[in-house]
Amino acid sequence: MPPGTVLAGKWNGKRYQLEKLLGAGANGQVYLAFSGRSVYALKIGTDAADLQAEANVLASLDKRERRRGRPPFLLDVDDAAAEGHELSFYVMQYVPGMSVRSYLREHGEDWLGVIGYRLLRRLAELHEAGWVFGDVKNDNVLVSGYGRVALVDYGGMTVPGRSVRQFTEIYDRGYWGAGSRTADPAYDWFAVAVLWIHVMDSERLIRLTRTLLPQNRHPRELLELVRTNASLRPMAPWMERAFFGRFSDSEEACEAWSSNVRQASGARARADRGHGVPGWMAGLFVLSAALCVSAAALWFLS
Ligand SMILES: Nc1ncnc2c1ncn2[C@@H]1O[C@H](COP(=O)(O)OP(=O)(O)OP(=O)(O)O)[C@@H](O)[C@H]1O
Repeated sequence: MPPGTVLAGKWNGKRYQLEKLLGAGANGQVYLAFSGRSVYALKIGTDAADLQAEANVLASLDKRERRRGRPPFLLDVDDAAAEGHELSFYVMQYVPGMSVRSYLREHGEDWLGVIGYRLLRRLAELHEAGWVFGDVKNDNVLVSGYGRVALVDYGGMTVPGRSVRQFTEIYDRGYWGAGSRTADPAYDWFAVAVLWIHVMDSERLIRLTRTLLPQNRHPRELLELVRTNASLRPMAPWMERAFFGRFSDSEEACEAWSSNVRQASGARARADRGHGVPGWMAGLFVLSAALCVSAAALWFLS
């Protein structure tokens, strides 16, 4: 749709001017759109029934989250005529930000701890609300400001016990022979662990998917990538539990993440001190590390 196109909602009567394409995928296109002076994200579906199902999931999630005082994410659902045919769309809050990988490139790998924790917290909220997100991947985790995390694309949301329908192969537990495609919180933990490999070491991950015979796909191959990457290795204990679904629930996955991050930063501080760094500098480092840990703790709690 060219920028400037106006969609006039047939049933609810609201008009939206499309500003630019934010992203396109298998299920449709998402545009930045204006209605009056307000800015929104507007999704035009490839298939009206799939789009309706996605909107229904969002509506039911909004209903649950209203109790926590969250503003609704889904704002309008309608049809419009454009370019000579009818199309279906829904309108949601615009989530500013960039993908996790872009954020870490711009702001530094040290953000992994905070972003990882916040992502797990958001997933824990969804799990508690009775959903599995299903399609955790780099493009669907948007980060803004000081590591604020938001999920987009709720088309993969699945009720536990049902089969996840919308997923991305390299993030999929079934693809790696690590379990079924039946939705459970562990399905999301697994995808989070793959996300970090994809973000920090995408070349080796993609090469692995190209060279590994399907019968040899196994989570231990992913773990090997983690253990042989200097930035990921410190998080190997958490990753291993995520690959094998070894958390009792999502709360435990969050707690284990923050304790692994604390251990990793402690080990890094000790290693840096042991490398002939002058005492005063090491002291400063310890002080700044302590400040970072307290800042991170504040973020965790916010
Ligand atoms: N509410 C939003 N605010 C800002 N950007 C968004 C929003 N929703 C989606 N996007 C952007 O649009 C992209 C595509 O949207 P979405 O993932 O919903 O489409 P899709 O057809 O389901 O894609 P896929 O096939 O990758 O799952 C997202 O990756 C994200 O970058």
